[in-house]
Amino acid sequence: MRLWLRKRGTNVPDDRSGLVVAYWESHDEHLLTAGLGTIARRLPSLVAAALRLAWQASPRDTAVALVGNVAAGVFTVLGLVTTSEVLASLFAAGPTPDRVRAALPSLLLVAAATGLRGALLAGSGWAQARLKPLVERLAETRLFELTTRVELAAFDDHDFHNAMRRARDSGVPDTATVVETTIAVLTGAVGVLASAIALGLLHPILMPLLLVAAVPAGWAAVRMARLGYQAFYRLSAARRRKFMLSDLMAERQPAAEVRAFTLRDFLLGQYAKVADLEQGVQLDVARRRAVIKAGGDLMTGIATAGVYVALGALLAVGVIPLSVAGAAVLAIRAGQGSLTALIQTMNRLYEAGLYFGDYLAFREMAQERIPAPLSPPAEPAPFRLLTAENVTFTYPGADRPALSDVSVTVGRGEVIALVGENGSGKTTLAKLLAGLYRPQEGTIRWDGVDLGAFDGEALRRRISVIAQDHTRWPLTVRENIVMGRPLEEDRLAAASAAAGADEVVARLSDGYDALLDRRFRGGHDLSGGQWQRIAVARGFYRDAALVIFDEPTSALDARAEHALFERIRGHADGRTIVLITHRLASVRYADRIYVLDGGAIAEQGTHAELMERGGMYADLYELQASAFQAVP
Ligand SMILES: Nc1ncnc2c1ncn2[C@@H]1O[C@H](COP(=O)(O)OP(=O)(O)OP(=O)(O)O)[C@@H](O)[C@H]1O
Repeated sequence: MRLWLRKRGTNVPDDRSGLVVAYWESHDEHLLTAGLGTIARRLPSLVAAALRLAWQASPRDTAVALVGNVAAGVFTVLGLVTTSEVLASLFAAGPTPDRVRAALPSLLLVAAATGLRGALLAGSGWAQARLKPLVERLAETRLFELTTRVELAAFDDHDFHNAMRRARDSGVPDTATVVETTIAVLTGAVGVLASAIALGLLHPILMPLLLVAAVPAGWAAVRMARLGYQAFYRLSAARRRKFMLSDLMAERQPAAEVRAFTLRDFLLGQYAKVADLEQGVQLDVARRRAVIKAGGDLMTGIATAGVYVALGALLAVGVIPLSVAGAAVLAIRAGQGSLTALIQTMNRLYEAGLYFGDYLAFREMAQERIPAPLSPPAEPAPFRLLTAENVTFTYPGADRPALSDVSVTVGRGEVIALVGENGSGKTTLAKLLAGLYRPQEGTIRWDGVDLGAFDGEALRRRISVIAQDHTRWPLTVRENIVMGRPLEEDRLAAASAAAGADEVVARLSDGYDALLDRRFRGGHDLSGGQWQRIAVARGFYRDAALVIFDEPTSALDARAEHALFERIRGHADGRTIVLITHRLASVRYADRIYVLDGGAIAEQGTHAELMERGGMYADLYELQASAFQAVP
């Protein structure tokens, strides 16, 4: 049974019915209806894929787990068959001490078989325990190797995004479950087979009795599993609401508003409603489970009675001796247990297998979305000219292009400004220039070479992007600025000073070692402007020829903003700058200003040229300037 509270995340709209299906619930409906036949048909391919992965994670542990289980089955057969010999000696005629003495060799054999079986199962269990974290790690590493390489546009694609969430949240943990349950299914199958072989060796006529005895228990196991899915399915909407409410009541971010708007009683009331519903369903399931269990036990009792009657009849007509009948009872009991376990684990394997299938499918999907550079990829040299030529770009799933037929030129050492109203396409153009997105039409050229020809990583080492929605990395200040590059203390100090981050560091008791995440003990949090200074320092730290600043001062105070623009105006130590900002006073000194409007270049030129032209830029500039004029 799936862990009830494991899955959480965003929801995706289903078809036109308007229903909303959470991405992790995509298989729940199918699980309700899949019969044992479907399950059995799908299992071989699942088992093969799981074992392949386990083998790649650790051939030795996989071999030990498998061989240990099969060998344990051999000793089960030996133990059961030898038991009949023990019983034959004990039930023979003669004085009791003689009978016990006669039974001793077989008894020792039974003890040895049981001991060896236990040792093999323990060894196999140990190998399985080692295998689990190895498989999880391998599955996760392979996933993250892909998610960090796929083109950025894939993250804007709903289908890709949902497939990725499913693979990450369900696929990875279920990969280990598939391996684990594959071995458990094997254990169950070996157990059933061992009992059947033991019965066959005792007397072929006994084999059908195993079936009679095991069917009711198997039926109950299937029904119970199905009931679990039904309850899970019925509760899916309630569960999602509960996740949402628990985040609202116990997360740091909404905590202030929960208090400011006195939302406590409202949220607790909502929670109580959902919890009541969940409790009702759980009690209903518990009642129905009890009924099924009682029914299963009753039928097992009747079947067991039938088996005893049959054994009695076989004894009466002399087909089998008493010792064989005694050993048969033990074999049938063992077989019953193994079959129940087998059916339960088959169900679990099938369920986990569906999510494992998602994981494999996502890996294939992601592989196709890794940009392929030329072979061998070109190495970008420090550029002289970066150009966008008639570039058109539409975000995945969007119905209108974010950029249409845009051409810009960025010369080495220039400061280029992109301005325009919200949504005009400035950030999109900057991301295209940085090679983060690829245009559907037109070309971005780095000294005449299409950006697509370069190795993505090598290209991005030449470009530094300080994004508008920069990430607040939950790392130390130093790591936030150095960000995986080799540490150079002088460069760190210079980048911090340039961004005003040195003032932030000076206020922190741990300085550069301060951890910027309050969720950890001793962690710090920063104000929006302080975070922005850290982000700008990160941009300066990289030894990049081109620095793209996207709204670098939106959260800065007036002094910090002035200092940063002064630095940019001085070409930031000889680098090429692409600056996006709404503060038009700060772009007056740019070598060239591009004004975007509705995804197209509306105007371009220096500040003086654009003011003289009296178009959109001049209007916006005068509007901003008028706000600063003295009011009498
Ligand atoms: N990831 C995305 N997926 C789909 N559409 C997007 C995405 N990002 C931006 N857009 C759309 O593309 C257009 C251009 O957005 P962009 O972020 O480039 O504008 P901008 O000029 O930088 O705006 P702002 O001044 O508000 O930062 C907008 O219509 C926006 O809604």
